Amino acid sequence: MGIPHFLAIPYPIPGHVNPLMQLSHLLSKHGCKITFLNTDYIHKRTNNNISISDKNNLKNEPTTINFVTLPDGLEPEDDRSDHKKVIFSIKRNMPLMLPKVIEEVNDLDVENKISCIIATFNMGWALEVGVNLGIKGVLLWTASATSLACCYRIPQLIHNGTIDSQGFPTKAQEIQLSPNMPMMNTTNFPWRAHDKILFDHIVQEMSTVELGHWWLCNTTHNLEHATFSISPKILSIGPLMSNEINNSSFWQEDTTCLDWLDQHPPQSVIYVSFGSLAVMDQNQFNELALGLDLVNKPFLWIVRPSNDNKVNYVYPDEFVGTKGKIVGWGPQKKILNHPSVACFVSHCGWNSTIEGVYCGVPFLCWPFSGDQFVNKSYICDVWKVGVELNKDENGLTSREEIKEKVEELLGDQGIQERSLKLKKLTLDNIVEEGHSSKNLKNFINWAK
Ligand SMILES: O=c1ccn([C@@H]2O[C@H](COP(=O)(O)OP(=O)(O)O[C@H]3O[C@H](CO)[C@@H](O)[C@H](O)[C@H]3O)[C@@H](O)[C@H]2O)c(=O)[nH]1
Repeated sequence: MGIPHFLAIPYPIPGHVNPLMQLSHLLSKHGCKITFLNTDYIHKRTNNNISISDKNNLKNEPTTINFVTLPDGLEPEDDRSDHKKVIFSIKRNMPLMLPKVIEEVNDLDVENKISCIIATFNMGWALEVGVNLGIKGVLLWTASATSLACCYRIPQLIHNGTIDSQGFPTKAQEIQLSPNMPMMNTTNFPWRAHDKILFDHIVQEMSTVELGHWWLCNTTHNLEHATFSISPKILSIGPLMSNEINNSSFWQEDTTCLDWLDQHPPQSVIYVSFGSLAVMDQNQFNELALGLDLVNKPFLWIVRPSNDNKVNYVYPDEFVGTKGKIVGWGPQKKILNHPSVACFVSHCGWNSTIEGVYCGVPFLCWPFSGDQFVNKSYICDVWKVGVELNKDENGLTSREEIKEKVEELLGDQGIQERSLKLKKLTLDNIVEEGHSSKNLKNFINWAK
């Protein structure tokens, strides 16, 4: 048996590239060889964002991660926040080019040819290419196992009339996907954007990813224990929280916020971040800014630049902001792990969810789209480590709501205690004999 050589292929957004990069680092530490395939566009973008000190460090570090790239088929000026465009362009172009890349990589190291493909969702075509070349494959699912279970169950949900063929719930109701799983509302299914073309894509992609022998999930047994019975393919390997240099950041990280956090007492700072995709309108932005002013606590707020790096938002005239620090992009895991952070105002993307849980930080949930509503239900109703921010009759989360909920959250001793307990249970998965550690070892042995 040789060393497993993995070809890692993420869909080109941070929510997929980051966890696959972390898994790659972990596999590399276990002696595996990794070839990481980014689109040209993303490779250029993430490479520009490695800080000078990290670049120097990278040179000294022996790494078994080798990078290769392929074009996504779009023009440089095309809008890559249009996911339909990106998904279909990739599906049209990359499958034809992948065999050549594999051949070239294998020619460079004939002793250790690519033995397994790890693709994230939307990149299931890579598993098909692998099957044709006799290379085995797995899916890395980057959202919760419960979201995966929802997608896996689409055919049954259509069959039993819970949703129609376009993914719309036939009525709002509480259902259980399988016995022992928490009740979930049919309006919270992760494909809630209700786009027929994207829904059909999900259905097709779910049948393609059946080619993956395992569906690796960045989750843990304690967080979603009842979900694993949905399919024997689901394997928890999380939380993926490697401390390696972040060589996959889409924006330059502003690390001055860590020094700023150092100057604040323990559990005093409200951390506000909505991941890499969520966009709010200017009215909502104003309410958030003024809400943070109203709260009697310092805040660290990530106001992400748009993809073309032009600032989108205008701060309202009344905004004071002197209690806070605003940065464009920060080292989120280090921020969440900082003792000064008291709570996390989050859009509940899965990576943010698992990072917050790992750090034992209570949540103020502000879901925007997709799987974030399912995640919010787990945070507030299942694990009970957060509260939800509600919207008023105009569809806005008001400044008063923000102030009230921050105070409610920080005054809730039960939530603080449960967050720390959940942290411990979650970390137990990655100790030597922990559930996720064992799963990872078994997976590597399978890949040999
Ligand atoms: O200043 C920041 C802000 C965020 N992050 C990182 O960016 C990632 C954000 O990921 P996530 O919280 O999952 O949010 P999205 O970027 O919105 O992720 C998309 O992909 C996820 C995984 O599939 C889904 O759960 C989300 O709903 C979807 O929007 C996390 O690792 C954060 O640590 C930083 O490094 N610095």
